[in-house]
Amino acid sequence: MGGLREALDAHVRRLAGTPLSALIAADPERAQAFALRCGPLYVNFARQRYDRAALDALFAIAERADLAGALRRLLEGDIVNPTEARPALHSALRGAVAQSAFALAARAQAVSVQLRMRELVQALAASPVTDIVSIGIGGSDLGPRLVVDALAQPQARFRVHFLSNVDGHAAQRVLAGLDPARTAAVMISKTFTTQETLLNGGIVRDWLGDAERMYAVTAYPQRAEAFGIAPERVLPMWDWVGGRYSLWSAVGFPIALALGMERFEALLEGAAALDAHALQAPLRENLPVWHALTAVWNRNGLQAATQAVLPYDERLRLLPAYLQQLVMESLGKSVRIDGASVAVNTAPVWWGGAGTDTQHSFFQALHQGTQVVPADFIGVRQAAHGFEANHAALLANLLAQTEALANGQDSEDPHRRYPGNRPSTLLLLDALTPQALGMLIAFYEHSVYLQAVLWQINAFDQFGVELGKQLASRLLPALQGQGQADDPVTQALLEVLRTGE
Ligand SMILES: O=P(O)(O)OC[C@H]1O[C@H](O)[C@H](O)[C@@H](O)[C@@H]1O
Repeated sequence: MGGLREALDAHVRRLAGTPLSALIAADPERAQAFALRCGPLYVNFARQRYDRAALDALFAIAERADLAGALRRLLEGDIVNPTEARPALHSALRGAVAQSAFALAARAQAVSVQLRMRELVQALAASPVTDIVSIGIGGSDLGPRLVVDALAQPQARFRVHFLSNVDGHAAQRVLAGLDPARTAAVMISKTFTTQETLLNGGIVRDWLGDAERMYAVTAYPQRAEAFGIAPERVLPMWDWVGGRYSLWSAVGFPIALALGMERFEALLEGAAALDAHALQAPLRENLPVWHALTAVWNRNGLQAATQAVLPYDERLRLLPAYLQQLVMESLGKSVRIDGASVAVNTAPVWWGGAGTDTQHSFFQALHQGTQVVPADFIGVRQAAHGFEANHAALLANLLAQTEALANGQDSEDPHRRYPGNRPSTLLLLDALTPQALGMLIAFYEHSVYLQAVLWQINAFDQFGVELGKQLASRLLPALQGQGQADDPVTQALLEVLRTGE
């Protein structure tokens, strides 16, 4: 997308002297005109630092980049991951929004695996098992962990625990207090070669006594069977689904166990509804398109180095960690699909935390720091706890923070002055249901993909995670006293680790 910076700079310069509060005052209809809704998901962009003329430029960029065609190609199963020559058909896991032969074939495979998931959930429900340990990392952990933490209910048939870190303290903490006789484990690994998952799987298999109550989700069933997991307890994955886009597949087995198959399917329905919206909505009414253009405006127009995501709902406290992988592993690239270096900045650092806790930790920097940090605030209109005063306070803080960041406040005392002019988007869910959460996650998946299209990078590979793993496997023998590290600093640190001196 050549000339992205140039296309934005004229508007950034034109608006440089007009604070957000003035933009808002100058356009009374803005709060309505810059808002979109898709079912239970409402998004308001009125506190972003652009005006209608800048938006016209952004949507012209969307037209030139053929974002509508890009979404069609994604959903139809075209090769949108060219460096690995693969489609990215996570949409086929949750519905048949596209009718291409490949998408329909993928959909059929997904449906047949969901039937097997249902059978396994029913079989486990009829067993003495009460606890499930889900063993996986990255895309094989963050999605299920987020959804289970958000939606699991205390009276559920199973308690699901997540084990990801190779640090033995994680396994120790997860297994403490569990009864091997009433526990089953699910090893989730697309490659079934991930060091952390294999090591943790070995700990859990030894702790269980055997692999009789172990299940696996992988694109390489034969590797799971070699680990000792019986074929009838292995659920398949496919290469046409990227790890960080895979919670809708059998990677969601822990979700189905924690929430029940019906609520897992409702999660899929919500995502499928957003897929249909993304495919059919005109660009100007298209939620992920508008969000992606706003991200590009903030990153390449305002040159913001980071982006905060601030869920004002305790049940979404893991959303920032989930989005960190989705965004930074998809968009953390500096080489375009054609092999040339990118001409503009790509992924900002995505970070965040749950409100209102965050107001008592990093909001000082958001209000008075030197960096402008665009923020996605996420609220849920209807609570599920019955503490009305708390919910009113939560929503009041949500609205107050977005207003204070936008408008600031002057003061004679420079230390008490709020510069304001800090942009944010407000996302509201009617209620935190499986459908709404599925829709929200799919919304971010499509926005990330569209940002990649605008930056001409590949959202679906992740070669950058390999070098560290290769070095670690080379250092293992040296840590165990055999051989030396090639790097002199590493060698010195090895000595300290080995001798404690
Ligand atoms: O599912 P696995 O093959 O075990 O991979 C687990 C994770 O490791 C990789 O290094 C990447 O960081 C992730 O994209 C992936 O989800």
